Amino acid sequence: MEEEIKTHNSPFTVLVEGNIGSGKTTFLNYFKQQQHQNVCALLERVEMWKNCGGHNLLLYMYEDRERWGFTFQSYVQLTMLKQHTFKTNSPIKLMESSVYSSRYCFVEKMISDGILPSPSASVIDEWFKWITSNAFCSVDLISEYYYDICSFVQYFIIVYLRTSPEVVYQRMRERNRDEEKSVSLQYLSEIHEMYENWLYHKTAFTCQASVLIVNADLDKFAILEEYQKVIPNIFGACLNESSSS
Ligand SMILES: Nc1ncnc2c1ncn2[C@@H]1O[C@H](COP(=O)(O)OP(=O)(O)OP(=O)(O)O)[C@@H](O)[C@H]1O
Ligand SMILES: Nc1nc(=O)c2ncn([C@H]3C[C@H](O)[C@@H](CO)O3)c2[nH]1
Repeated sequence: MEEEIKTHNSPFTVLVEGNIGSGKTTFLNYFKQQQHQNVCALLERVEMWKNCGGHNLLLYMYEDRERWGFTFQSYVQLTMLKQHTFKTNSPIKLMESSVYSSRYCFVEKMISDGILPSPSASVIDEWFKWITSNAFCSVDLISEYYYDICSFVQYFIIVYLRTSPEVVYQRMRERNRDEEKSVSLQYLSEIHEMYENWLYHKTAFTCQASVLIVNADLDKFAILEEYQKVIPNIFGACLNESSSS
């Protein structure tokens, strides 16, 4: 199986999505601990959002979403694009969040809350559309570290860590991230609805990827069984994809 997987010419991407505190980082670390040598796990670049040229954009955004929303979302989109195009020899790339959840959940929420002015939303959206649909391959973009844009548009599946707002609120409070002190249960509930409409009810935005749903309300021990259930889907999909290419 490993040999077959290794013939994969570009990584099969698995996007791990879920509300704040749903357990995305924990899920990726589980795979790291499992030493899945075929998996390149890329965590959300929160440390970059907390220090962009010395500015804690995550804090700024939570303190004043109207003033810093566009700035923060622009930078999130750049850091996500870097993750999407990060070059790896591993046949499977496991990514925490994506340009999709950023656009479809957080940016969409800012737009519906009327705190992201239309011109700013249009700029974010134009970048998003260019990134996710453009087959543009410029040699300038190809480097030893990043794929060109066209290799970004590839097969992927989404693992949706589905949680209840009350559960993630409790976890977020216990984790006690300084920047999130102002995050309310109401906000988490509203972000939850954005994920639900995108990945569960599928009433918002077309979701081409297949979505694997994990009951991420389960505690740290019970959830391991849920993680085990997902492994064949990830490796299985990767095997099918490589044999068909
Ligand atoms: N299944 C679980 N049961 C109980 N606690 C959990 C579980 N999964 C994660 N946690 C805890 O909840 C908190 C959030 O987990 P984690 O950081 O993995 O979530 P996340 O989705 O990456 O969060 P964020 O999107 O805010 O970065 C952490 O303190 C973690 O230890
Ligand atoms: N506004 C906004 N837009 C995003 O694209 C986005 N992605 C993540 N986050 C917030 C959630 C956690 O607090 C913290 C870590 O996930 O960052 C975001 N906030």
